Formats: sequence, structure tokens, C-alpha cells
Amino acid sequence: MALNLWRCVMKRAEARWCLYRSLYNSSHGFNESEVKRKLAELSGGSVKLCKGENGIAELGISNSSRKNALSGTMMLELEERISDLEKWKEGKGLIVYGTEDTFCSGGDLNTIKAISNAKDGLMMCMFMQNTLTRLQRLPLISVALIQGKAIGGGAELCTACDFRLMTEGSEIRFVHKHMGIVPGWGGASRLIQLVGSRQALKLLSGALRIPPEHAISIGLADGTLSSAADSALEEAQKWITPYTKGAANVTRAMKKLIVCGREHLFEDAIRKEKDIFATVWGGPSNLQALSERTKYN
Ligand SMILES: CCC(=O)SCCNC(=O)CCNC(=O)[C@H](O)C(C)(C)COP(=O)(O)OP(=O)(O)OC[C@H]1O[C@@H](n2cnc3c(N)ncnc32)[C@H](O)[C@@H]1OP(=O)(O)O
Repeated sequence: MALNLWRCVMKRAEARWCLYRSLYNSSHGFNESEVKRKLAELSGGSVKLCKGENGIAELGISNSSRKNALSGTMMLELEERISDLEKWKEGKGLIVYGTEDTFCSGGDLNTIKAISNAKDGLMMCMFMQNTLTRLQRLPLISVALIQGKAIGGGAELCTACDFRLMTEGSEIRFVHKHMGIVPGWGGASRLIQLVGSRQALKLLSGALRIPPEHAISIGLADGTLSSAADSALEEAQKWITPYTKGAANVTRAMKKLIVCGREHLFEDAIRKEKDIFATVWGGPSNLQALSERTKYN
């Protein structure tokens, strides 16, 4: 009876959570089907998702002839993979990585050229903001594993993860200024939240190269990985494990608290904290812990 009531509370909370995932819909002038049709014509590369039995998924950006640039079809695939992750109730963590020697070289310049008019550019911008905001709001603890360069939109993509791990010799760089543009995939707003407005202004207006030590010193990155390229994913899995250990519903509830605290005004956030608290209180993990009476000394 108590467990059924708890399941009911949890189902309602999950449903409410789904309501505020995307930023734009038709009421904002966003025509999703039209932008999807255009992006589908701009092909190359792929975005692969592998969901592990340990609750940690790996999302691989791959476009080997273009340094993992995101083509139109890859933008669509990225959105599909995020939809898949939103439905993955056993999930606890996510590692986003680039195959071979680059994290991501940003938007595919061929795709960008094909949609360089104002209307298409704005639609693509809203599509990518929706996708990366949904990535950031996933109830999974996410890590961007940066091997090689994260450039332009690639730098924006890595800011949508909770943590950034960089291998030696890697680099994050917002090169938008040199392209005569500014970030539009939400990268500037997220960068300000991560490093503050003064640092963000320096990084964006100087299009500065950000190596691992600099990224760590300003709070943009969370660690440097020392492993060789082929074992970096394994090292990232080890790094994330202390944060994802334990019951999925508790890890997911923790991440939801962080999203609420970050995105809502204090009063709104603290009310949402109550709703999320109700999804774990009296649940199986809680009852188990009560019966074990663990000490933390
Ligand atoms: C949303 C806003 C945006 O993201 S705007 C896009 C910002 N990105 C860029 O401008 C990236 C430009 N590319 C570069 O700076 C270099 O190619 C980087 C990524 C540093 C790699 O240098 P390097 O290791 O010397 O390789 P390379 O230049 O020979 O490149 C190999 C092939 O890949 C291609 N490539 C690279 N980046 C892109 C891209 N974003 N879109 C399309 N193609 C890209 C290069 O053109 C090159 O192709 P090819 O072998 O000459 O045919």
C-alpha cells in the first residue's frame, strides 16, 4: 500500500518533470518540422548511443572526415538520442565524447553555409538550444570527455554537461568571434553560469585557447585525464562512478534538485525541491537504508 502510494507520487513527479524540457515551440515562432526537414538534407557523420548495464551511457560524436563537426543529420540524431535518454528510467550517468582525436569542431561548415540565411539560422539555433537544454536537464550526471579540440559549437556542446574532463593537450575554444558570429546554442549563457561574466567575456571576446590547467583554474573543467586515447573512456567511467553509485531514483532526484536550483527563482526552486524529495522519501532505497542503520563515522 505504502509502496504503491510512493510509486504514484513518483509517476506524477516524472510526468511534471517532462513538461518543461524544451525552450521553444510553435508559440515562439519555432517550426520544428520545417527545420528538421532542412537539416535532414545536410548529411554526414553520426551520433551513437550506448546504454551501459551500470546505468552509465556513452554518447559518441563521430564525423571522421570533418573532425567530428555536427552536420544537419547529426543535429537530428543528437536530438533523437536525447529523447531516448529521457525515457531511460534506469539511467544515472552519461559520458559525451568525440571519436578519434577531436571532441567536436563545432557546426559542420557545409551545413552552416547551406542555412546561412537569417530565418534558417534562427530555426537551427532554436533547435540546438532545445536539444542542448534537454541534454543539460537530463536526470543523469553528465560528463564531457574532451580529447583534442572542442571548437565553436563543440565548446558550446561541452558546457551542456555537468562536468568536463580534459585529456592532456586538449583545448576548448569559442572561436565564434573569428567566424563573425557569437554563440547561439546557449553556450554563452551556460559559460557565464560556469565561470562568471568577466571570465566569460575574456574567453569569448578573445576567442582564447583554453588548455586543461586554465580550464580547471577558472572552474570550467573538473579534471585532467592522463590515460592514452583508447583508455580515456574507461578513466572517465571510473571518474563518474562515485557520483552515480547507488539507486538510480536517488541519483536522478539529486540531479533534478540541481536543475531546479539552477533554473528557478529561489522560492520556486525550494517548492520543487519538496516535490522531488517526495519521490524518494519512503521509497525502497530509503526503507533499506533505515533498516541497515548505517553509521558514517
Ligand atoms: C555553431 C558555430 C560553429 O560551430 S562555427 C564552426 C566553428 N568551427 C570551425 O570553424 C572549425 C574549423 N576547423 C579547424 O579549425 C581545424 O580544422 C581543426 C578542427 C582545428 C582541426 O585541424 P587539423 O587537425 O589541422 O585538421 P584539418 O584542418 O586538416 O581538418 C581535417 C578536415 O576536417 C575538415 N573540418 C574541420 N572542421 C570542420 C568543420 N567544422 N566543418 C566542416 N569540416 C571541417 C577540414 O576542412 C578538413 O577537411 P579536408 O581534409 O581539407 O577536406
